Amino acid sequence: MSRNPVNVLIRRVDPDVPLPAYAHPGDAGADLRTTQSCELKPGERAVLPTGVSVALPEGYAAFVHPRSGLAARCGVALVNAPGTVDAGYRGEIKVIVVNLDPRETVRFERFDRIAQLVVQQVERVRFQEVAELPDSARAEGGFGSTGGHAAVRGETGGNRYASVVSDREGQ
Ligand SMILES: O=c1ccn([C@H]2C[C@H](O)[C@@H](COP(=O)(O)OP(=O)(O)OP(=O)(O)O)O2)c(=O)[nH]1
Ligand SMILES: [Mg+2]
Repeated sequence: MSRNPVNVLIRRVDPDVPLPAYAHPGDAGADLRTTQSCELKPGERAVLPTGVSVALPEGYAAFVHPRSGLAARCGVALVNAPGTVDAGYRGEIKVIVVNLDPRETVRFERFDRIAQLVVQQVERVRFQEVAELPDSARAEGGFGSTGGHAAVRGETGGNRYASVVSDREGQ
C-alpha cells in the first residue's frame, strides 16, 4: 500500500508555469520547467528559472537532478548535479544547465522540462571529533582501489569501449 504523500507548500513565481509533476505513479522525480527560453552553444551554461519556490518541511531537502533523456539525446547536464534545495530556502528554484555536446547548439523553449526534483528526508548529524577512527574493511582504500579500470591503466590500445566490454567478459 502506498504511503500518503508529504505535503509541500509551493508558490508560483511565474503565474503561468505548470506545477512540477510526476510523469508516472511511483516516479521519484517531479519534472521542473524553465520559464525562460535559452540557447546554449557547445560548452555554454546557464542558470534557468523554474518559476516556483517551495517551503519543504523540516527534515527534508529537495535535489535537482538531470533528466536522462536530455543527457542522452542532447548532452545536457547539470553543472552541480544534484543541486540541493534546503528546507529553509524560499527563493525561486533554479537549474544550472550545461551543454556538453561538442558540436550541437541546444535550445530550450519556455516551459520545456529541463530537470527533475527529488524530495527526500535527510539526517542532520552531530560531528563528534575523535583522535582515531574505528577500523573498517575498506580502511583508506578509494578512488579505484578495487581495480577493474583497464582504460585508466592504458591497457586498451586507446579504445575505452573495448575496455568496458572486456571488463564485463572477464567477470
Ligand atoms: O540547483 C540548485 C541548487 C541550489 N539552489 C538554491 C536552493 C539552495 O537552498 C540554495 C543554496 O544552494 P547551495 O547551498 O548548493 O549553494 P551555495 O553556493 O552553498 O550557496 P549558499 O551560500 O547560499 O548556501 O540555492 C537552487 O535553486 N538550485
Ligand atoms: Mg550552501
